[in-house]
Amino acid sequence: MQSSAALSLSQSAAASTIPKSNYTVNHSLPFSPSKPINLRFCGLRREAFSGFSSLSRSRPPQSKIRSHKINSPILASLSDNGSAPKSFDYDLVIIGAGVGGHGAALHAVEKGLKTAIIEGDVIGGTCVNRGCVPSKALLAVSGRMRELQNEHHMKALGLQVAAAGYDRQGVADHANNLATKIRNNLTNSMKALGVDILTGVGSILGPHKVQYGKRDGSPGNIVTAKDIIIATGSVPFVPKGIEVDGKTVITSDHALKLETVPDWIAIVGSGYIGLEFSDVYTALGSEIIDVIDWVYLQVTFIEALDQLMPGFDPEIGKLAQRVLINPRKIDYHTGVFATKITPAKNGKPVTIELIDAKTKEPKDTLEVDAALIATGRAPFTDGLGLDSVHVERNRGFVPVDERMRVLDFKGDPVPHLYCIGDANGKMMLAHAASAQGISVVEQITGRDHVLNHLSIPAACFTHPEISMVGLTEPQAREKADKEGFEVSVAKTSFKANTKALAENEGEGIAKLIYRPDNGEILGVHIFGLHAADLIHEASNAIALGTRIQDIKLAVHAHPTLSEVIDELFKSAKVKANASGPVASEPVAV
Ligand SMILES: Cc1cc2nc3c(=O)[nH]c(=O)nc-3n(C[C@H](O)[C@H](O)[C@H](O)COP(=O)(O)OP(=O)(O)OC[C@H]3O[C@@H](n4cnc5c(N)ncnc54)[C@H](O)[C@@H]3O)c2cc1C
Ligand SMILES: NC(=O)c1ccc[n+]([C@@H]2O[C@H](COP(=O)([O-])OP(=O)(O)OC[C@H]3O[C@@H](n4cnc5c(N)ncnc54)[C@H](O)[C@@H]3O)[C@@H](O)[C@H]2O)c1
Repeated sequence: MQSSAALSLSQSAAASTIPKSNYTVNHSLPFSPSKPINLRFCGLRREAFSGFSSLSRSRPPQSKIRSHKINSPILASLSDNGSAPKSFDYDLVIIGAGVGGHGAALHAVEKGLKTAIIEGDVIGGTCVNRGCVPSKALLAVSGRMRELQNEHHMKALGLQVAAAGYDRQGVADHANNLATKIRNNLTNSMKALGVDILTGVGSILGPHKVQYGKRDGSPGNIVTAKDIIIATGSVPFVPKGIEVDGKTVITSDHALKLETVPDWIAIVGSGYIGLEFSDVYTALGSEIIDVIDWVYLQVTFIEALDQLMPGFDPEIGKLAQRVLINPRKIDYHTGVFATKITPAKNGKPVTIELIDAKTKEPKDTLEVDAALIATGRAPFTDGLGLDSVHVERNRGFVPVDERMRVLDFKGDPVPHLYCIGDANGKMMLAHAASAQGISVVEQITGRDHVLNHLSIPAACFTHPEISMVGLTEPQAREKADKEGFEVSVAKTSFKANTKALAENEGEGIAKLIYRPDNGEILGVHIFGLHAADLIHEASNAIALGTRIQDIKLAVHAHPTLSEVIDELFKSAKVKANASGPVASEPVAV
């Protein structure tokens, strides 16, 4: 079930919004769970896991693993007949040390659990090494470049700046150094708290048993644990027909290294990654102007759905298009699939064949300098040994219930086995992965906990930023029709906010979707300066079940951007007699 804008963005490309027929046969991961990952489409994963040869080819069949004679002393705690051991090496073993695994590990030691984490590559996973962290470093630079290059803006502030420039390698180093720093922080935090970091590729041998070692099938070490969390994350999803060479046809894994800033790049997919990289490329891109004053394009979006940014609230999406797309050197093709993309070779440019998303008729062929494939992410779950616990994956995602308990092929929870983060596909965001991990630890230490995914915020770090929590307006209206309640919408503008105007950044709105009968907050969407920071008042309110009639009495410092949200809650028209608990309980997804 897609429960929020963030969720619909996260799984949309790889799972639900794109007709499956476009992704059959060649790309094995998302829709043919039993087949191995096609490494050609996995960008840096091949390099990242060098040392373990290939991802699934080398995973031995379960029967082979079981027949290994393993001499590890750790085996003393395994019972001879293959059934669950009576005592365990650890209370908790986590497979995958990304942000999800890290969040779970830290919370587990806080709760007094003896904890180990198994990592097959580098600590920090996607977010730290190939995702949130380096991308935000690039966006920090693009934001400053954009501001410094905006003469009108500078003049309005009374500032004079000589031509702004940048050193590409310096920017790339900033991103890489930040990733290294955060990775070290994560590693040190786990070591300091006594989490055992076990190096190797983990797989499940059966209830309570995990093997870790090389991917080449040689016998690994076995550890036992009372509870096991799978937190193996995701890799870039590349539709079939698209050939990634890592130089001219790239995924985010490559783009984050900023080895080049192409003059003209096609970005396939206008979700989070596409949008954030369009911000980077248009701020760092060339300023070529030819003799007839024709400004060259820097970015061409290719989007399968009918509008750009299909995962956002439509009204916010329209405003974002007016500010983030139209005035920049960006054009776009919507309602088309990129079916074949061929890297540049022998002086020929990258070619992109487009077909109409509905009729499947050929539509156009583009020739560009480079193409970034930003069509979603695929779960990284091959070779995990899930068959040993009778689990069938769903397009590669590990099926879980609302408590992140892994479900077997009959739909029943597998005792003591959980899956968090991108690998379960509920909400492909770093903080969601971590929150799910904490939720699991709460449960295994005796406190039942269901995470309300509708309270998890999401943000796109463009300039200005976009943020959201809860339902979009169409989602809220659909729910209201089904459940029979009224929906109201309130809006405030950044144009009326003193702090935003002082910064000369008055472009933006905040939108509240709510129930006028009881004051329940259904969704909040913000487009404007520091939207990513502003969303938390709303997400905390949803998480705690706070109603508008209560939160509107809260006091905000003046002058701050937070007053945009204060105004938003104050402008909502909740019925005078609204009282009592929020009528509809938070929905866990
Ligand atoms: C370009 C980009 C930008 C992003 N920006 C943001 C952002 O700004 N905010 C945000 O919230 N999210 C962002 N995301 C999404 C975020 O990175 C992911 O949601 C998050 O990393 C998921 O965390 P995870 O712990 O589930 O998986 P991962 O971070 O992918 O970690 C999984 C780990 O498991 C390891 N592993 C896999 N299989 C095995 C195995 N069998 N044995 C041992 N180890 C294994 C992997 O090596 C990896 O280290 C971004 C993603 C990308 C690609
Ligand atoms: N700031 C953040 O929080 C942040 C930043 C980057 C990435 N992420 C996470 O990473 C994940 C992946 O991001 P993403 O942008 O790749 O995915 P996405 O799901 O956000 O967007 C993918 C887009 O590609 C389109 N698409 C798919 N196949 C296509 C094709 N063949 N031709 C044309 N268009 C096609 C889809 O319609 C969709 O709009 C997301 O789930 C997101 O949660 C988060």
